[in-house]
Amino acid sequence: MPNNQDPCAQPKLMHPDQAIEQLLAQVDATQDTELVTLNNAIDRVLAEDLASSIDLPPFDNSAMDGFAFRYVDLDLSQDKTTLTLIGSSFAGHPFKGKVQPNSCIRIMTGAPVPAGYDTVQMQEETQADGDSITIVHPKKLGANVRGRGEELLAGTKVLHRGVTIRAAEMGVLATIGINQVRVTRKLKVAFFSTGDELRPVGSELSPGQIYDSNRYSIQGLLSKSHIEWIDLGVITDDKEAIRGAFKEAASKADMVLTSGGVSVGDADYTKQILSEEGQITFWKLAIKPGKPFAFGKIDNAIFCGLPGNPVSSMVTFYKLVLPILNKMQGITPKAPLLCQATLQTDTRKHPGRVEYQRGILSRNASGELEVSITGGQGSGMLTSMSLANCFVILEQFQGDLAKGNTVTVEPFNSVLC
Ligand SMILES: Nc1nc2c(c(=O)[nH]1)N[C@H]1C(S)=C(S)[C@@H](COP(=O)(O)OP(=O)(O)OC[C@H]3O[C@@H](n4cnc5c(N)ncnc54)[C@H](O)[C@@H]3O)O[C@H]1N2
Ligand code: MOO
Repeated sequence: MPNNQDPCAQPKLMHPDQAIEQLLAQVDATQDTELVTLNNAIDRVLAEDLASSIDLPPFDNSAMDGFAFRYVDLDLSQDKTTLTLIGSSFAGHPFKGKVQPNSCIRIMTGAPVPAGYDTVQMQEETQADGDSITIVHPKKLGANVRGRGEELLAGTKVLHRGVTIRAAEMGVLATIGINQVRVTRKLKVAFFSTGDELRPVGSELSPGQIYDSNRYSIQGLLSKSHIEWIDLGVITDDKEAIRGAFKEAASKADMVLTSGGVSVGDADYTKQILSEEGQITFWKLAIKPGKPFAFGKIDNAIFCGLPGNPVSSMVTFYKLVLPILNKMQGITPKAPLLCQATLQTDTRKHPGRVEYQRGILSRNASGELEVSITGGQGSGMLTSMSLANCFVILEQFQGDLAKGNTVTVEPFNSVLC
């Protein structure tokens, strides 16, 4: 092994991209769906394609406050034409009269443009003298009219199955008159930490003990992923306690998630219990942080075992568990939006594993993207995550990188932000 090789990068580590593919092949999307009212649809995953039953907009309407008229009535040999005011159209109160030659009506933004009129001029380009309205000619026929169906026609698919309903989709659903939607069932994840050194926050630490932070970062990640969670606490290194926790978690949730005890040796009970009660595979991934990862099944639940190191547990959740949960919820996968930025710090990197270093991405005064590494990058240094707004992805066989090099950056998505 060359001197600068990552000491943890044993041969045959699996590239994370290959691991994600293999893990995803082992989980299925839930087929359970439910109807929710629009008020309760935010962040839920649409379980059906939805078409609009109406044209959008549903009628010709004005884009401006002004006057509607027939373009044919304009005397185009002049700059302006004077027309006679015969009525008005307000939003919610259409013009009920009869369109006549050389006439116009007062019209407000969003109000129906009556059949017969075809063009609107904004108020600021007109002069009123009693019922005589002089109109500075607009550039073209149809100016300032939002035509029926110009956004989409009835029958067009508007939202697709697998979409997460955000604020914009809430509005789109309301626009097409839908007040309840079929969504996939919310998933439940039960999680616990393992490790005799772990103490819950609020208790005193004895020598050799640390506070359990992973349960809180995991709780945050699950909440931001819109997953229901059950916190089963810290389970001590006791075979029957671990068995009990696994059985309870699997009976209550779609996924059992643990942190700790997945590197060599430590996971004896987890391994033994899961091979008695279910199945488990220990993965060694070419990713830093997050090399050891466990995956399996217990009863009807999927099991994911995150490494105990706090940054490793967050990174493996983000890179491996989140795509699994997304697939289980029926979310259409989306590739992360990567960008290139200039490195602002000399960066240490051993060839051997893909590294997800934590960075701060910003724009300099010239508008170019720059990224700095957030100090120490140890797998236990959670402040490196909390200071960051992105991952700096350093490829598997990359070595040290000097300031000024261009690197690939993955801005944190909504689950990490
Ligand atoms: N001989 C080897 N040792 C280790 C290897 C290896 O390949 N060979 N891999 C290293 C890597 S990489 C990682 S990552 C860790 C993962 O270890 P475990 O998943 O077995 O985790 P633990 O040993 O239980 O804990 C590691 C570390 O994290 C702290 N920890 C654990 N749980 C929590 C928690 N809930 N909150 C806060 N901190 C936690 C724990 O105290 C340890 O310091 O293994 C390396 N070792
Ligand atoms: O790669 Mo482990 O995940 O050092 O922290």
